[in-house]
Amino acid sequence: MRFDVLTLFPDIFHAVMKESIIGRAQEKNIIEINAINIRDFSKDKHKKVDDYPYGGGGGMVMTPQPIYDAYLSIVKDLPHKPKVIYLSPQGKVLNQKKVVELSKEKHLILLCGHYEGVDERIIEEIVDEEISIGDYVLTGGEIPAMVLIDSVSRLVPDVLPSEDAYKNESHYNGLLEYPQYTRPYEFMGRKVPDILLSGHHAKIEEWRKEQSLKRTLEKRPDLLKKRD
Ligand SMILES: CC(C)(C)c1cccc(C(=O)NCC2(NC(=O)c3cccc4nocc34)CCCCC2)c1
Repeated sequence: MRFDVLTLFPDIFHAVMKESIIGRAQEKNIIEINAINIRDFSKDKHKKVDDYPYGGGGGMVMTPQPIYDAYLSIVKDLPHKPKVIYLSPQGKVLNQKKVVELSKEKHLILLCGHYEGVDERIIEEIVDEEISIGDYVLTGGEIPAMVLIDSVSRLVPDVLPSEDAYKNESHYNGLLEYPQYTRPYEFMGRKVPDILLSGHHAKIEEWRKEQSLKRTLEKRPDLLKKRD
C-alpha cells in the first residue's frame, strides 16, 4: 500500500515513520510512505505557500497553486486517480470501520492543513473525503495523517508479524482490553489475580472476556452498541 502525504513538514514523517512496525513494513516494501513538501511546488520567488484570507480576519490560508501542483506531480503518470483524503476538523471522525475500509485501497493521498487551513477550491477540486481524528484543536493535519497511516497499515497483510496479527479489532471484537499483568507477582503490595496463575486456560479466557465486557460497560458503553 502506498501513502503520499502532502505536507509543509515532511521531516515529521521521516522521523516517525521509520520506527516500529511501519518502518519494518517499509523495509519489506509492503508499505510505501512518501512525504511531499508542498513548499517545493510554490512558484513564488520566496517559496510562499500561504497568504492573507479574502474578507480579512486573523491568520493565513494555504494557497491553492502549490498544493495543486504537488498533487499533479503524484497523479500525472498514474492510470487511476488515487483517493485524496483531507485530514480536517470538518471530516467524519475516524473509527475502526473506516480504517478497515481504507485498508482495502492500494494508494492514498493525504493532505495536511496548516495555519487556518487550505483554500476551499483545493477541497472542491482534488479532495474526495475529509476525515477527522477527533474534536480538539490541533496545529496541523500531520499528526492526524500519522494516526491514519498507523491504523490503516496494521491491517495491510504481512505488516504485523504473524504472531501479532491477532492484535487487530477482530481480536478485541470491539471491546476494551482486559487488565494485563506481568512479573513480579507482587508489586506495591498488590498481587496478580490467582486465576492467571492457575494454568486453567479455559477459565483464564472466561475471566478475560468477563473483564473486557465489564470494563467496556463501565468506561465505553458506546462501543457495545457498535458491535455487529
Ligand atoms: C471543533 C474543533 C474540532 C475543536 C475545531 C474547530 C475549528 C478548528 C479546529 C482546528 O483544530 N483547526 C486547526 C486545524 N485542525 C486540524 O487539522 C484537525 C483538528 C482536529 C482533528 C483533526 N483531524 O484531522 C485534522 C484535524 C489544523 C490547522 C489547519 C486547519 C485545521 C478544530
